[in-house]
Amino acid sequence: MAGPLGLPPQPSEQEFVSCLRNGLILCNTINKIQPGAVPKVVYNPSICTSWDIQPLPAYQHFENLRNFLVAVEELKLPSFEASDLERDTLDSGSVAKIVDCILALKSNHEWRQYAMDSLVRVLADHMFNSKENIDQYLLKSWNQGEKDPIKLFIKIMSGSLQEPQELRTSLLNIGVEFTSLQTQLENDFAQLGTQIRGASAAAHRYHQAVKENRHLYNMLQELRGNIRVFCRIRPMFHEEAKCTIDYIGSDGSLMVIDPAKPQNARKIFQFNKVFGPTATQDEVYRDTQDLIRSVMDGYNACIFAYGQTGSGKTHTMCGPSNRSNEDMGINYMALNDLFQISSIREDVKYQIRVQMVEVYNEQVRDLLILGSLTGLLILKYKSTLEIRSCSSNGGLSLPDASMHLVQSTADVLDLMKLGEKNRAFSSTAMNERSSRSHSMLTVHVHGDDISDSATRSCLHLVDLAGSERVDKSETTGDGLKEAQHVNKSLSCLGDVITALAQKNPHIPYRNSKLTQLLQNSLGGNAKILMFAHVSPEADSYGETISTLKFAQRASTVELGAAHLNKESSEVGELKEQIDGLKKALAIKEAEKATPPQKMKENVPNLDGSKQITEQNPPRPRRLSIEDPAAPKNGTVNNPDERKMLKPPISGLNRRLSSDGSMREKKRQEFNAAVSHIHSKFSEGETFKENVLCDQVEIQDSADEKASLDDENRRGIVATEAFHQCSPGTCDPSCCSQLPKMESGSQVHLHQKTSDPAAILDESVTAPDEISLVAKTQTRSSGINASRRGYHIRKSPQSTGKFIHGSQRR
Ligand SMILES: Nc1ncnc2c1ncn2[C@@H]1O[C@H](COP(=O)(O)OP(=O)(O)OP(=O)(O)O)[C@@H](O)[C@H]1O
Repeated sequence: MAGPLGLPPQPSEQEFVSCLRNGLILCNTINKIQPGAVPKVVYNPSICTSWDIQPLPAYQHFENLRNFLVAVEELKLPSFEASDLERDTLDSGSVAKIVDCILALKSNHEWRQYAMDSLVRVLADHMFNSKENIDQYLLKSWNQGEKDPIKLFIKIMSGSLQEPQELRTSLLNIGVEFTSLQTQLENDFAQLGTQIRGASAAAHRYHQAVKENRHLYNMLQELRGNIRVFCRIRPMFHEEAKCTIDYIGSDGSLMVIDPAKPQNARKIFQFNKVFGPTATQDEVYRDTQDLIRSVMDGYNACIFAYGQTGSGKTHTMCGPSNRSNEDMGINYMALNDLFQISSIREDVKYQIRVQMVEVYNEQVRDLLILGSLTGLLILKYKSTLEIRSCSSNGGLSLPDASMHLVQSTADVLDLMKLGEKNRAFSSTAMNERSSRSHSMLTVHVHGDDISDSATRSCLHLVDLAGSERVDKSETTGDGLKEAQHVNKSLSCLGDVITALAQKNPHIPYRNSKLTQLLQNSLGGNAKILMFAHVSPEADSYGETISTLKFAQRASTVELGAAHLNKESSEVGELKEQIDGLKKALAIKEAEKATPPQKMKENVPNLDGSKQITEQNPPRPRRLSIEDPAAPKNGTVNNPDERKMLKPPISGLNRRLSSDGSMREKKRQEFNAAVSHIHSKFSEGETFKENVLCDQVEIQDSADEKASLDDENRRGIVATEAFHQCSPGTCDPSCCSQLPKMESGSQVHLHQKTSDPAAILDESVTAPDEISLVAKTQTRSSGINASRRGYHIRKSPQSTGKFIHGSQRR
């Protein structure tokens, strides 16, 4: 390592030590092992040709030796003392130290050599394996047996020295490419931004257009009228039977004839549409469909089927009992459509839930109670549901009826099957499978829109029970009771329709469960579609006319614009809060008002329904002309009240009774009609069931109107209603001028006025309602009855209508 030392081949220890004494060999050696270990080696080149001949001056010895020993210390190798080299006579211990140090230097050198070799080998292997930075030349030399790692490493390193330049060039290229890519990307982003802005503006415009479209669509519906009436005629059961349908016009007109009396004039009715016996379920539904879309837009709708027993109501609403997919009724098809619309409208998330109830014998029952009715379920099924005011209960009139979330038409089918299974049916002479209850399938639709507003609407699908003449249906016992309840509730429905048609301030919704349930819809909050069903057979002529008249009257009802039940989610939450606060307040007030021991009995009715009943006790039916608020002396001071009691007089009527001589004749006719009524009352209950299609039309006479107007001007005329009372409770002087009633009669027509010369002045067009308004003259001198005129047109069926409806009539 240090080159030739000028020592003999077998030097003595003394010779060896003296050769090391000036420190030059030691310093050079350690510098070979660790380059720079002794930064400055002192030597004299001129004299230093041979280690032993020309010794260095002492200070040089000392400095080299000291530097060497410091370097040995740093390398953590065994060391010795400088004095060990100075001694002339070396003892074995000091020589051993020097030798140990030299051997340690040797081993260190060898170890470093070995480590370097290994490192180079590993590097070379790695580079070779990865085939990177090894040019063909290197590979070739390797393959040709140049296995000296150092040489190879040096070659590699020298090769790599050229690489940074190449790398720098490629880096520059990459930088340029990157910049251009960045620019490209920025351009692309800018373009994308423009496109997104354009798309969002288009989406906004689209939503506006959809909104506008829905608005216009619903406006169109309003223009068509929020109550629409369709008539459907069932096919004849027997081809050879005589038919009452004479002509069906495509414009919705229908002409019927009485085959028993072909000489009689044909009757013409006008509806929005008439479906003949060949119309399919699909055709019928197609004209119903637009109503369903309105429900999805947030409007309430009500579709109900009306008609005599066996005329096809259940067929239209549910389909036949052994139905296939094509025969499905409106209920199924409507729900199917609701699902389809909800899947198309991606901007609104809809939730559809259904309830199904029936009104059976004036009790509301849940039809969707699951299969096996056991334990509590039986109790619940049997217990009747309470109808609540809709303002509380989140708009639910039957909060206790089970509510079912439906997500597919299959769910709907299952529920409908269950409902039909639970519904009351039985066989009558008129229909093998006759519904003995009104069924109501209510679909609640809740839509959450992307603009954070929500719609809540409901669709009532009502299959009414059929009106029936118990003599024809041959029902007795329970069946008779069912029929009576059905007839009564239909009569109440008729009253409501009449009151609505006449725009009466009081609509008698509370007279039956059916009308209570339909109150929200009929009260102008919904779009209504009525299907009037007709059996075409000749022996149903009476019922057909009655149904058609009812339907025609319904079509004259002017409902206000249906409300759009849409609100922002905030408004919804606030409403809920208000409901909660109202309930809390009601409880607090009830607690304050009620002594603690009575609290239990008077638990406040949170929905307010009871309070309403108490505040507004059901008013007597209009047959007995009611006005409990009217002053006893028979005068009505409020002109509005007078207007209310006295319906407008038609021009036709005016023309009819211009002749004063007719008045007396009319009075006689009226007396005859009332006597007829009395005799019919005495025949008892059965009669009431047999007079469904009877009618009385008592028409106003224009000349009487003229005379009344005249008297009104003079301020002496007042209007008073008839009222009804039990025999024995009325003042005989009040009714002395009326025809005497037979003993045992349940109902007593009684005029409240003290003036005996009451004149009837009211036209009644309702088949099941009669309003008799008495025009009373209160002149103290009395009145000549002949001055009053009334016109009664009485048909053979007329009298029954007079009493059709409630028992109180
Ligand atoms: N348009 C029609 N096409 C074919 N069959 C019909 C049609 N309408 C009714 N029917 C059939 O007439 C019969 C009586 O119909 P449905 O039971 O629907 O009458 P309904 O008015 O509901 O009677 P109810 O009031 O007694 O329940 C059923 O067998 C029914 O399938």
